[in-house]
Amino acid sequence: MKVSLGTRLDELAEEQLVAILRQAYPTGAHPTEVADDDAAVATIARGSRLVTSTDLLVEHEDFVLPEFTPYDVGWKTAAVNLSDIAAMGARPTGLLMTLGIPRDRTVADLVGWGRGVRDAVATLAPGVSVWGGDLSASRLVISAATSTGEVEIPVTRAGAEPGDVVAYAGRLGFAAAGLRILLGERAGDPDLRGLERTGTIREAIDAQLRPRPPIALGAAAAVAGVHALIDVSDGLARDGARLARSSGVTLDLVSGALAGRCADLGWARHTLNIDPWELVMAGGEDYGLLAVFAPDARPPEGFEVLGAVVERGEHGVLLSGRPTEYLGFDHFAGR
Ligand SMILES: Nc1ncnc2c1ncn2[C@@H]1O[C@H](COP(=O)(O)OP(=O)(O)OP(=O)(O)O)[C@@H](O)[C@H]1O
Ligand SMILES: Cc1ncc(C[n+]2csc(CCOP(=O)(O)O)c2C)c(N)n1
Ligand SMILES: [Mg+2]
Repeated sequence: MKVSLGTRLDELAEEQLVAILRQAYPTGAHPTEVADDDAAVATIARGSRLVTSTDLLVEHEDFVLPEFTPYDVGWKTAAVNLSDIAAMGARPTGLLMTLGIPRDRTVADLVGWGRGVRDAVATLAPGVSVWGGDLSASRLVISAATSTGEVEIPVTRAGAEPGDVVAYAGRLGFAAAGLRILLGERAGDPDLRGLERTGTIREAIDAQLRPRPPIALGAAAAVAGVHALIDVSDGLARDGARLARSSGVTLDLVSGALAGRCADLGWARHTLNIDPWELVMAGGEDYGLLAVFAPDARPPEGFEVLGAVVERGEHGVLLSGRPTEYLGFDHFAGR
């Protein structure tokens, strides 16, 4: 049978679908030694330790169709899984990619998803290979990955000490603003043309569809002697509190250090009827790296100092010495 981009997935055998996907994927510097078998096999550099993580994206819970194209879903699945490896101070090596997709979707959808994975890897973590994965027909689209990496000394969430410096690399609040635009949560019928012209809205939507976690900065922070790391998927307040709890400290963020980021999202107040501070402090899915360095360390370029570590108090995160009401995202609470 002649296969075209319009061929329905239920017209092909699973092996053919995997073969089509393989052509779309990246082939990086860390290939598996055994491909097309029951499991992948890879060698670990002497003195290194294996780091693995997994993250699942489910239609309606983590993305909406058709606002997300198959390409976007593939990109985001690869990006968020690479992000967790970087958050251990590690270098990513491999991805196992899993897709559940309705059987009436086409080869174009499958190829789009694979190319999204390829381009995310090429942009964020060149050298990473796809080691394998799984496919299933599914009524909802589900997209997941398992990521692997290597590190000599893993960086946990638990190493922050009072007197340390809190720094962050990446955007804050953009992906959450983009999600609200994609979900159509606009206040009244605001005139978006001005914002569209400046590219601001596009930037927020792109941040939601195709996040760009600073993958290389994880290992760079490790080299610079970082004390603790976490990637911010559920919002600065929530993930900051997680790091703080693991380390037994409190993070005191300086509101002046965040004010510029809020100003960048000032448009959200009238366009989305949301406080920019809520987006910056609690908006998830920007996948930046929150890092804690010794006071005399030199954070790698790309990190911006946001505050300081203080003795553990009642709250994990303070804003200029004061408790905040910002919560962040929880899957089962829905927000
Ligand atoms: N989405 C995918 N992306 C990349 N490789 C895939 C994907 N789906 C399957 N593969 C690879 O194709 C090969 C065969 O997959 P398959 O799921 O048939 O394995 P299997 O061991 O027979 O699975 P199971 O034990 O679940 O029946 C494996 O090497 C697997 O890693
Ligand atoms: C339809 C839809 N509803 C809600 C959201 C928001 N959302 C989903 S997962 C997540 C945090 C990171 O996930 P995890 O905690 O699994 O790493 C956030 C903020 C979305 N993107 N799409
Ligand atoms: Mg994480």
